[in-house]
Amino acid sequence: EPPAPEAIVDAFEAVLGPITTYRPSHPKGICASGHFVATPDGARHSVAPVFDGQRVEAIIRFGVAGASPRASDVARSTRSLAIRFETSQGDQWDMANISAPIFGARTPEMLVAGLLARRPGPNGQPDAEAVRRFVESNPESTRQGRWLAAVTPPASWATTPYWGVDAFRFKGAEGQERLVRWVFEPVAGTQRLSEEEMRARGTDFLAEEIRRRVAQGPVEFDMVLQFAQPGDDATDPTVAWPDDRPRATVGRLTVTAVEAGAGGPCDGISFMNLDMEPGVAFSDDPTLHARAAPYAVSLSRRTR
Ligand code: HEM
Repeated sequence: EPPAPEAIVDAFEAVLGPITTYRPSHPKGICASGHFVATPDGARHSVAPVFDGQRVEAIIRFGVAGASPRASDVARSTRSLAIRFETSQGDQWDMANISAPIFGARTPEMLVAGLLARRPGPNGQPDAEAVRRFVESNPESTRQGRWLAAVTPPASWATTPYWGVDAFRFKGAEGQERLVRWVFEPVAGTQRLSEEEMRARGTDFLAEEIRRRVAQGPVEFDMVLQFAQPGDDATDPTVAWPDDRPRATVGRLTVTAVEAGAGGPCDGISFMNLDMEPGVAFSDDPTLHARAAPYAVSLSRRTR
Protein backbone atom coordinates (compact mmCIF):
# COMPACT_ATOMS: atom_id res chain seq x y z
CA GLU A 1 0.00 0.00 0.00
CA PRO A 2 1.54 3.33 -1.00
CA PRO A 3 1.34 6.11 1.59
CA ALA A 4 -1.93 8.07 1.70
CA PRO A 5 -1.89 11.51 0.02
CA GLU A 6 -2.29 13.27 3.39
CA ALA A 7 0.62 11.24 4.84
CA ILE A 8 2.81 12.32 1.94
CA VAL A 9 2.02 15.99 2.49
CA ASP A 10 2.43 15.52 6.27
CA ALA A 11 5.97 14.27 5.55
CA PHE A 12 6.75 17.51 3.66
CA GLU A 13 5.33 19.46 6.63
CA ALA A 14 7.44 17.43 9.08
CA VAL A 15 10.52 18.84 7.33
CA LEU A 16 9.34 22.33 6.32
CA GLY A 17 6.77 23.15 8.96
CA PRO A 18 3.11 23.79 8.15
CA ILE A 19 2.40 24.62 4.51
CA THR A 20 1.12 28.17 4.19
CA THR A 21 1.06 30.14 0.96
CA TYR A 22 3.99 28.44 -0.75
CA ARG A 23 4.10 25.04 -2.42
CA PRO A 24 6.31 22.63 -0.46
CA SER A 25 8.31 21.78 -3.57
CA HIS A 26 9.70 24.42 -5.95
CA PRO A 27 8.22 27.23 -3.79
CA LYS A 28 10.30 29.86 -5.59
CA GLY A 29 9.03 30.67 -9.04
CA ILE A 30 7.16 32.95 -11.38
CA CYS A 31 4.12 32.66 -13.56
CA ALA A 32 4.12 33.12 -17.32
CA SER A 33 1.85 32.44 -20.25
CA GLY A 34 1.97 31.41 -23.86
CA HIS A 35 0.75 28.70 -26.16
CA PHE A 36 1.51 25.25 -27.53
CA VAL A 37 1.06 23.94 -31.05
CA ALA A 38 1.54 20.27 -31.89
CA THR A 39 3.48 19.14 -34.95
CA PRO A 40 1.97 16.65 -37.43
CA ASP A 41 4.11 14.03 -35.63
CA GLY A 42 2.37 15.00 -32.40
CA ALA A 43 -1.04 14.33 -33.93
CA ARG A 44 0.24 10.99 -35.23
CA HIS A 45 1.57 9.86 -31.84
CA SER A 46 -1.34 10.98 -29.66
CA VAL A 47 -5.06 11.43 -30.15
CA ALA A 48 -5.21 13.73 -27.08
CA PRO A 49 -6.80 17.09 -28.01
CA VAL A 50 -3.61 18.93 -26.96
CA PHE A 51 -1.88 17.33 -29.96
CA ASP A 52 -4.48 18.13 -32.61
CA GLY A 53 -2.33 20.90 -34.10
CA GLN A 54 -4.63 23.75 -33.01
CA ARG A 55 -3.31 26.53 -30.82
CA VAL A 56 -3.55 25.52 -27.15
CA GLU A 57 -3.30 28.24 -24.48
CA ALA A 58 -0.70 27.62 -21.76
CA ILE A 59 -0.28 28.85 -18.20
CA ILE A 60 3.37 28.30 -17.31
CA ARG A 61 5.31 28.33 -14.05
CA PHE A 62 9.11 28.45 -13.87
CA GLY A 63 10.45 27.32 -10.51
CA VAL A 64 13.53 26.61 -8.42
CA ALA A 65 13.73 23.46 -6.32
CA GLY A 66 14.24 23.62 -2.60
CA ALA A 67 12.32 24.20 0.55
CA SER A 68 12.22 27.99 0.50
CA PRO A 69 10.78 30.78 -1.66
CA ARG A 70 14.22 32.36 -1.21
CA ALA A 71 16.11 29.35 -2.60
CA SER A 72 19.24 30.32 -4.50
CA ASP A 73 19.19 30.57 -8.28
CA VAL A 74 22.76 29.27 -8.34
CA ALA A 75 22.06 26.16 -6.23
CA ARG A 76 22.95 22.85 -7.89
CA SER A 77 19.31 21.81 -7.69
CA THR A 78 16.62 21.49 -10.35
CA ARG A 79 14.78 24.30 -12.12
CA SER A 80 11.26 23.55 -13.26
CA LEU A 81 8.78 24.16 -16.05
CA ALA A 82 5.17 23.48 -15.09
CA ILE A 83 2.45 23.80 -17.70
CA ARG A 84 -1.34 23.88 -17.78
CA PHE A 85 -2.61 23.37 -21.32
CA GLU A 86 -6.11 24.67 -22.08
CA THR A 87 -7.58 23.69 -25.43
CA SER A 88 -10.20 25.79 -27.18
CA GLN A 89 -12.68 22.94 -26.54
CA GLY A 90 -12.14 23.29 -22.78
CA ASP A 91 -9.81 20.33 -22.18
CA GLN A 92 -7.16 20.85 -19.51
CA TRP A 93 -3.87 19.03 -19.05
CA ASP A 94 -1.32 19.76 -16.29
CA MET A 95 2.28 18.69 -15.99
CA ALA A 96 5.43 19.60 -14.01
CA ASN A 97 8.88 19.03 -15.53
CA ILE A 98 12.38 19.41 -14.06
CA SER A 99 15.86 20.24 -15.36
CA ALA A 100 17.19 16.75 -14.64
CA PRO A 101 16.28 13.53 -16.43
CA ILE A 102 15.80 11.65 -13.16
CA PHE A 103 14.03 11.98 -9.80
CA GLY A 104 15.38 11.52 -6.27
CA ALA A 105 13.03 8.71 -5.24
CA ARG A 106 12.00 5.47 -6.95
CA THR A 107 8.67 5.16 -5.13
CA PRO A 108 6.39 7.33 -2.98
CA GLU A 109 7.47 5.24 0.03
CA MET A 110 11.09 6.21 -0.64
CA LEU A 111 10.16 9.89 -1.01
CA VAL A 112 8.35 9.85 2.34
CA ALA A 113 11.12 7.91 4.12
CA GLY A 114 13.71 10.35 2.73
CA LEU A 115 11.71 13.32 3.97
CA LEU A 116 11.12 11.82 7.42
CA ALA A 117 14.83 10.97 7.76
CA ARG A 118 15.52 14.70 7.27
CA ARG A 119 13.02 15.88 9.89
CA PRO A 120 14.75 18.53 12.03
CA GLY A 121 15.37 17.51 15.63
CA PRO A 122 15.25 19.72 18.74
CA ASN A 123 18.43 21.52 17.59
CA GLY A 124 16.79 22.41 14.27
CA GLN A 125 19.06 20.01 12.37
CA PRO A 126 18.26 16.64 10.87
CA ASP A 127 19.74 13.61 12.61
CA ALA A 128 22.87 12.91 10.54
CA GLU A 129 22.79 9.25 11.50
CA ALA A 130 19.17 8.85 10.31
CA VAL A 131 20.06 10.51 7.00
CA ARG A 132 23.11 8.24 6.62
CA ARG A 133 21.02 5.12 7.28
CA PHE A 134 18.37 6.23 4.77
CA VAL A 135 20.94 6.92 2.05
CA GLU A 136 22.72 3.64 2.71
CA SER A 137 19.56 1.61 2.29
CA ASN A 138 18.20 3.74 -0.62
CA PRO A 139 21.19 4.35 -2.92
CA GLU A 140 18.86 5.22 -5.84
CA SER A 141 17.91 8.37 -3.93
CA THR A 142 21.40 9.80 -4.54
CA ARG A 143 21.39 9.51 -8.33
CA GLN A 144 19.66 12.81 -9.05
CA GLY A 145 22.00 14.67 -6.69
CA ARG A 146 25.02 13.14 -8.40
CA TRP A 147 23.66 14.11 -11.85
CA LEU A 148 23.15 17.69 -10.62
CA ALA A 149 26.59 17.85 -8.99
CA ALA A 150 28.21 17.04 -12.32
CA VAL A 151 26.78 20.11 -14.13
CA THR A 152 26.51 23.80 -13.27
CA PRO A 153 23.01 25.33 -13.02
CA PRO A 154 21.24 26.80 -16.07
CA ALA A 155 22.12 30.39 -17.01
CA SER A 156 18.43 31.08 -17.66
CA TRP A 157 15.05 29.40 -17.27
CA ALA A 158 15.09 29.55 -21.07
CA THR A 159 18.35 27.62 -21.55
CA THR A 160 17.87 24.19 -20.03
CA PRO A 161 15.99 21.09 -21.09
CA TYR A 162 13.12 20.11 -18.78
CA TRP A 163 12.34 16.41 -18.47
CA GLY A 164 8.94 14.98 -17.56
CA VAL A 165 10.89 12.11 -15.93
CA ASP A 166 7.91 9.76 -15.50
CA ALA A 167 7.00 7.47 -18.41
CA PHE A 168 3.62 7.69 -20.15
CA ARG A 169 1.81 5.69 -22.84
CA PHE A 170 1.04 7.66 -25.98
CA LYS A 171 -1.87 6.31 -28.01
CA GLY A 172 -1.73 7.35 -31.62
CA ALA A 173 -4.02 7.88 -34.55
CA GLU A 174 -3.50 4.36 -35.95
CA GLY A 175 -4.29 2.73 -32.61
CA GLN A 176 -0.63 2.24 -31.77
CA GLU A 177 0.43 2.56 -28.13
CA ARG A 178 4.00 3.44 -27.20
CA LEU A 179 5.84 3.97 -23.91
CA VAL A 180 7.50 7.37 -23.89
CA ARG A 181 9.26 9.92 -21.75
CA TRP A 182 9.37 13.55 -22.85
CA VAL A 183 11.73 16.47 -22.64
CA PHE A 184 11.17 20.17 -23.44
CA GLU A 185 14.31 21.20 -25.37
CA PRO A 186 15.19 24.92 -25.31
CA VAL A 187 15.19 26.38 -28.82
CA ALA A 188 17.77 28.92 -27.51
CA GLY A 189 20.09 25.98 -26.77
CA THR A 190 21.39 24.74 -23.43
CA GLN A 191 23.50 27.30 -21.57
CA ARG A 192 24.86 26.79 -18.10
CA LEU A 193 26.58 29.19 -15.70
CA SER A 194 30.36 29.12 -15.57
CA GLU A 195 31.90 28.63 -12.09
CA GLU A 196 32.82 32.33 -12.24
CA GLU A 197 29.21 33.33 -13.06
CA MET A 198 27.96 31.14 -10.22
CA ARG A 199 29.94 33.38 -7.87
CA ALA A 200 29.05 36.65 -9.61
CA ARG A 201 25.35 36.38 -10.52
CA GLY A 202 23.90 36.48 -7.03
CA THR A 203 21.10 34.25 -5.80
CA ASP A 204 18.18 35.97 -7.45
CA PHE A 205 18.62 36.71 -11.14
CA LEU A 206 16.38 34.22 -12.96
CA ALA A 207 13.10 36.17 -12.74
CA GLU A 208 14.49 39.44 -14.13
CA GLU A 209 16.46 37.57 -16.77
CA ILE A 210 13.38 35.78 -18.15
CA ARG A 211 11.30 38.99 -18.05
CA ARG A 212 13.94 40.84 -20.09
CA ARG A 213 14.32 37.95 -22.49
CA VAL A 214 10.59 37.47 -23.14
CA ALA A 215 10.14 41.26 -23.56
CA GLN A 216 12.55 40.99 -26.50
CA GLY A 217 10.93 37.98 -28.11
CA PRO A 218 9.20 34.68 -27.34
CA VAL A 219 11.05 31.92 -25.51
CA GLU A 220 10.45 28.53 -27.10
CA PHE A 221 10.80 24.86 -26.21
CA ASP A 222 10.34 21.81 -28.43
CA MET A 223 8.47 18.95 -26.78
CA VAL A 224 10.39 15.82 -27.75
CA LEU A 225 9.30 12.24 -27.08
CA GLN A 226 11.83 9.52 -26.37
CA PHE A 227 10.49 6.05 -27.19
CA ALA A 228 11.26 3.09 -24.91
CA GLN A 229 13.09 0.14 -26.41
CA PRO A 230 12.62 -3.42 -25.15
CA GLY A 231 14.25 -3.68 -21.74
CA ASP A 232 13.91 0.02 -20.83
CA ASP A 233 12.43 0.32 -17.35
CA ALA A 234 9.33 2.53 -17.41
CA THR A 235 8.75 2.15 -13.68
CA ASP A 236 11.97 3.62 -12.23
CA PRO A 237 12.26 7.44 -12.43
CA THR A 238 15.77 7.35 -10.90
CA VAL A 239 17.20 5.84 -14.10
CA ALA A 240 17.28 7.65 -17.47
CA TRP A 241 16.85 5.77 -20.73
CA PRO A 242 19.88 5.85 -23.01
CA ASP A 243 20.23 9.02 -25.11
CA ASP A 244 20.14 7.13 -28.41
CA ARG A 245 16.49 6.10 -28.14
CA PRO A 246 14.33 7.13 -31.14
CA ARG A 247 12.80 10.57 -30.75
CA ALA A 248 9.99 12.62 -32.23
CA THR A 249 9.27 16.34 -31.85
CA VAL A 250 5.58 16.53 -31.03
CA GLY A 251 5.04 20.24 -30.46
CA ARG A 252 6.41 23.65 -29.61
CA LEU A 253 5.73 25.64 -26.42
CA THR A 254 6.03 29.41 -26.85
CA VAL A 255 6.31 31.65 -23.80
CA THR A 256 5.03 35.13 -24.68
CA ALA A 257 4.49 36.93 -21.35
CA VAL A 258 5.84 36.82 -17.81
CA GLU A 259 4.06 38.22 -14.74
CA ALA A 260 5.64 41.51 -13.63
CA GLY A 261 5.76 40.45 -9.99
CA ALA A 262 5.20 37.46 -7.75
CA GLY A 263 1.81 35.78 -7.86
CA GLY A 264 -0.58 35.43 -10.74
CA PRO A 265 -2.82 32.61 -11.91
CA CYS A 266 -0.21 29.92 -11.06
CA ASP A 267 -0.78 30.41 -7.34
CA GLY A 268 -4.15 28.69 -7.55
CA ILE A 269 -2.87 25.81 -9.68
CA SER A 270 -1.29 22.58 -8.61
CA PHE A 271 0.50 21.26 -11.66
CA MET A 272 -0.33 17.60 -11.11
CA ASN A 273 1.07 15.28 -13.72
CA LEU A 274 -2.19 14.11 -15.21
CA ASP A 275 -3.05 11.70 -17.98
CA MET A 276 -5.09 12.82 -20.95
CA GLU A 277 -7.13 9.87 -22.08
CA PRO A 278 -7.57 8.55 -24.63
CA GLY A 279 -4.30 9.93 -26.07
CA VAL A 280 -1.95 10.04 -23.07
CA ALA A 281 -2.17 7.34 -20.38
CA PHE A 282 -0.14 6.66 -17.25
CA SER A 283 2.67 4.10 -17.30
CA ASP A 284 3.17 1.80 -14.31
CA ASP A 285 5.68 4.21 -12.70
CA PRO A 286 4.62 4.22 -9.01
CA THR A 287 5.70 7.83 -8.44
CA LEU A 288 3.46 8.94 -11.29
CA HIS A 289 0.41 7.30 -9.74
CA ALA A 290 1.30 8.87 -6.39
CA ARG A 291 1.47 12.47 -7.60
CA ALA A 292 -1.96 13.90 -8.36
CA ALA A 293 -3.64 13.30 -5.00
CA PRO A 294 -0.94 14.85 -2.73
CA TYR A 295 -0.59 17.79 -5.14
CA ALA A 296 -4.29 18.48 -4.56
CA VAL A 297 -3.89 18.11 -0.78
CA SER A 298 -0.94 20.50 -0.88
CA LEU A 299 -2.91 23.03 -2.94
CA SER A 300 -5.77 22.94 -0.48
CA ARG A 301 -3.40 23.46 2.49
CA ARG A 302 -1.55 26.39 0.90
CA THR A 303 -4.74 28.14 -0.20
CA ARG A 304 -6.90 27.53 2.90
C1 HEM B 1 6.04 10.32 -5.27
C2 HEM B 1 6.19 11.27 -6.15
C3 HEM B 1 5.96 12.74 -5.91
C4 HEM B 1 5.30 13.41 -4.90
C5 HEM B 1 4.58 12.80 -3.72
C6 HEM B 1 5.39 14.82 -5.19
C7 HEM B 1 4.83 15.83 -4.41
C8 HEM B 1 4.74 17.16 -4.76
C9 HEM B 1 3.94 18.16 -4.09
C10 HEM B 1 3.09 17.92 -2.85
C11 HEM B 1 4.09 19.34 -4.76
C12 HEM B 1 3.44 20.69 -4.43
C13 HEM B 1 2.13 20.83 -5.19
C14 HEM B 1 1.43 22.13 -4.95
O1 HEM B 1 1.32 22.60 -3.81
O2 HEM B 1 0.91 22.71 -5.93
C15 HEM B 1 4.99 19.09 -5.86
C16 HEM B 1 5.41 20.01 -6.78
C17 HEM B 1 6.27 19.74 -7.83
N1 HEM B 1 6.80 18.53 -8.18
FE1 HEM B 1 6.43 16.78 -7.29
N2 HEM B 1 6.10 15.01 -6.34
C18 HEM B 1 6.47 13.76 -6.81
C19 HEM B 1 7.19 13.49 -7.95
C20 HEM B 1 7.72 14.42 -8.80
C21 HEM B 1 8.52 14.12 -9.96
C22 HEM B 1 8.89 12.72 -10.46
C23 HEM B 1 8.85 15.30 -10.52
C24 HEM B 1 9.69 15.46 -11.74
C25 HEM B 1 9.23 15.86 -12.89
C26 HEM B 1 8.24 16.36 -9.72
C27 HEM B 1 8.32 17.72 -9.96
C28 HEM B 1 7.61 18.70 -9.27
C29 HEM B 1 7.63 20.10 -9.63
C30 HEM B 1 8.41 20.72 -10.78
C31 HEM B 1 6.79 20.76 -8.73
C32 HEM B 1 6.45 22.25 -8.69
C33 HEM B 1 5.49 22.56 -9.80
C34 HEM B 1 5.03 24.00 -9.75
O3 HEM B 1 5.74 24.88 -10.26
O4 HEM B 1 3.94 24.23 -9.23
N3 HEM B 1 7.57 15.78 -8.69
N4 HEM B 1 5.37 17.76 -5.84
